Amino acid sequence: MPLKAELHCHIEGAAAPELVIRQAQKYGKDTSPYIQNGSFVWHDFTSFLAAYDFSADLFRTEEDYARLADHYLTSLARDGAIYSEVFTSPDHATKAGLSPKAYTEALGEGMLRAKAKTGIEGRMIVTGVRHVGVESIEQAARFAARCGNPLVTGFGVAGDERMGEMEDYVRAFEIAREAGLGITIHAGELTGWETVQAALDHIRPSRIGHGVRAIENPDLVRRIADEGIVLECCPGSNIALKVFDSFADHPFPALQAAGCKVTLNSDDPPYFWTSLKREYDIAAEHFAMNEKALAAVTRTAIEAAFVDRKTKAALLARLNGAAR
Ligand SMILES: Nc1ncnc2[nH]cnc12
Ligand SMILES: [Zn+2]
Repeated sequence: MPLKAELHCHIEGAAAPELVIRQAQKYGKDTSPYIQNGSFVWHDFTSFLAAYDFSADLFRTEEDYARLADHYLTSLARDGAIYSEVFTSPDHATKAGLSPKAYTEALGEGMLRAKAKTGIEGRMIVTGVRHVGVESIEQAARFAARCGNPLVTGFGVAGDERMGEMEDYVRAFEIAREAGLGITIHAGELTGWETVQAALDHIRPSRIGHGVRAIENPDLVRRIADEGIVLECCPGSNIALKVFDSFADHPFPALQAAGCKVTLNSDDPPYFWTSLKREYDIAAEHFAMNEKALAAVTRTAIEAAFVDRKTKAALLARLNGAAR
């Protein structure tokens, strides 16, 4: 089994339906509009977000979040992952009644529990949500910059790309950059190559969440390759959300062939009927990647990780040891 690393997974979106049902029982909520036959139900990005927000609202206490992070990272480690970055969302926590600080510390506690059991190293990327608004995104950046949790190493923006403009988020990202946080932003998933270009022009991230629709503009693909921008690709998510019709139409191989740095990620695994392991399996089956090529993807992810140099070196040593 190839060693794996994940850079792009929304922690609220990693809650399995069984876990969400358990939380719903705890808080007396009916899951039937959003979970049927043990599977999340949605039919487009808007209804996906509705199911996502409903489920996120069922994680309300520190122990709920600690268990969620522990559960997810432990399952990742069992699938061969040695490193995990998760997107966290202070907006969702606040809505569920928990302060951003308590929420972040609880997730960190869950990550440390998973590490103690499995050795998996975890970090958090605090995210603002586009459809909540610019002010909340700046608030998330200010929180990320001053929270002082050593596991918070990045800042990002997710949510509905069809709302807002990249220019709107410049201030938030400047706050995060000044605090020394790694920078990533969702672009080129629901909207075309133009948002990827705008992200590079205005936000100057080292990584782009998705970014796959850059394929629509060869000059932009060349720029991504030349500037060494890392793409957090999530093929299973893209097919589930019908960004592309099939894996045969997915641009992962073309982007890689053009010299772009690509990684494999699960995004919101149970919503898209995937897992990090399945993403590696998809790459093997549909993108003709052998074990060596998959190990190279893991290496790209670790090299692009928002983690201190010493930890990065230890992770790379583990990967090199496994390759021998
Ligand atoms: N795939 C996705 N795109 C944008 N925002 C998200 N938030 C959770 N999942 C997301
Ligand atoms: Zn995402």
